[in-house]
Amino acid sequence: MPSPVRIIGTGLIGGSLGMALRRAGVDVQVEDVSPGTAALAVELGVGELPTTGSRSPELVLVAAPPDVAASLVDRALRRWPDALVADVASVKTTVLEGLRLLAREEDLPRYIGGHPMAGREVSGVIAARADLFQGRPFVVVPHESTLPDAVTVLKGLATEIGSVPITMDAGAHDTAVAHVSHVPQVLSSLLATTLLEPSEQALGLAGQGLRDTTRIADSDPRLWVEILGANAAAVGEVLTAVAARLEQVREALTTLQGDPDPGTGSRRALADLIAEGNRGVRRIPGKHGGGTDAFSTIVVLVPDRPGELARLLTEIGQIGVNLEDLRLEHELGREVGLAHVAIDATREDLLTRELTARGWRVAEA
Ligand SMILES: NC(=O)c1ccc[n+]([C@@H]2O[C@H](COP(=O)([O-])OP(=O)(O)OC[C@H]3O[C@@H](n4cnc5c(N)ncnc54)[C@H](O)[C@@H]3O)[C@@H](O)[C@H]2O)c1
Ligand SMILES: O=C(O)C(=O)C[C@]1(C(=O)O)C=C[C@@H](O)C=C1
Repeated sequence: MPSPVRIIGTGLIGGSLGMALRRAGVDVQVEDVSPGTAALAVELGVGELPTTGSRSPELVLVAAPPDVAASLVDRALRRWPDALVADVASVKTTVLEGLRLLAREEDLPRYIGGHPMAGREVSGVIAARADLFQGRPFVVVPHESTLPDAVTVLKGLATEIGSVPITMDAGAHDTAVAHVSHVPQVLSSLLATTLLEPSEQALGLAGQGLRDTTRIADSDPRLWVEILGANAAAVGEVLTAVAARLEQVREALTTLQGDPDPGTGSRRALADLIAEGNRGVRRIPGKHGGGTDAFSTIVVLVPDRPGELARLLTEIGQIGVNLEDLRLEHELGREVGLAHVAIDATREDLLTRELTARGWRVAEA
């Protein structure tokens, strides 16, 4: 691993990268346009503030908003003529295009794009976590003159922080993230805007479905204006198809209101939508490389008492089953929480049997 690594922009992603790299034994230097943010990053264990005597970085990671990424990369290439420089912005073509205008041609081979496909709906270093990238894809985006060494280094870094490197060019990356990240953000936000109207009593009925589909509606508007603006064509294309489909659904519903008779095709249109959605959702890999079918989720009822969740996890370990993912559903006033436990599908029967024998109440997800 290269060391030291200089992180420019110590927010959620820069902070998480620093924490993960430090855990891997890398010497991390931090820098942010906001001195207060950089100081907080140091206190949170992201890295150290560089001093005049600090060694030059071998690798620079630019983790600032997309609109300033190209100029910060260009500056880093000029400041440290021997360093490799990568950015982690959520869009790759505009950063590369910006850099082609700004950077000296001889510096460009030391630049490589990157994009960890991990994040949170909250911003800032205070939300940073060392394990953010665990098990997530990390897109490595070389351009035509990127040094092979830069590809090797960024892939190595991705692996070191627990993620799975995937190499793509900038265009393919931007088309892919329009589908898997940018349109989902728009649709989640759109959905959440419909919640401004209903009464508090109505919202009190909200179940897990609404929570699942609106989590990312809490994202930072400033960041997303930049991301969507920088990938406008690809996002717009997917949204055109969504709008046409939405119109079909609306028409089917209008027809159904006054017409219970078969033959209009309206019920079929709705059924097709849900069935196609079923097919779509099954295509999302559960964990990198594996289909969702590789994992099963069981739901365990956990009494709302101190220590019960810890006991459940300990007993799953004692049974010898590896936990792949855990989500806790708990609301104030409920006497039990629901632990959604994802495990290797082949271990589901064993775990259900053993937990039930130990007195846990288990349901299928
Ligand atoms: N949030 C996500 O889920 C996510 C995931 C993957 C990649 N990204 C990308 O990572 C980058 C950072 O996003 P974030 O979520 O960490 O945002 P953030 O707002 O949490 O952090 C951005 C940091 O950059 C700093 N900054 C802004 N301008 C700067 C400049 N000119 N010089 C130095 N520092 C500067 C800010 O002060 C802030 O600390 C973005 O390019 C984003 O597209 C975000
Ligand atoms: O989990 C989340 O909060 C995210 O939305 C993270 C997410 C994503 O869409 O997967 C968002 C934007 C980033 O560029 C990468 C990751």
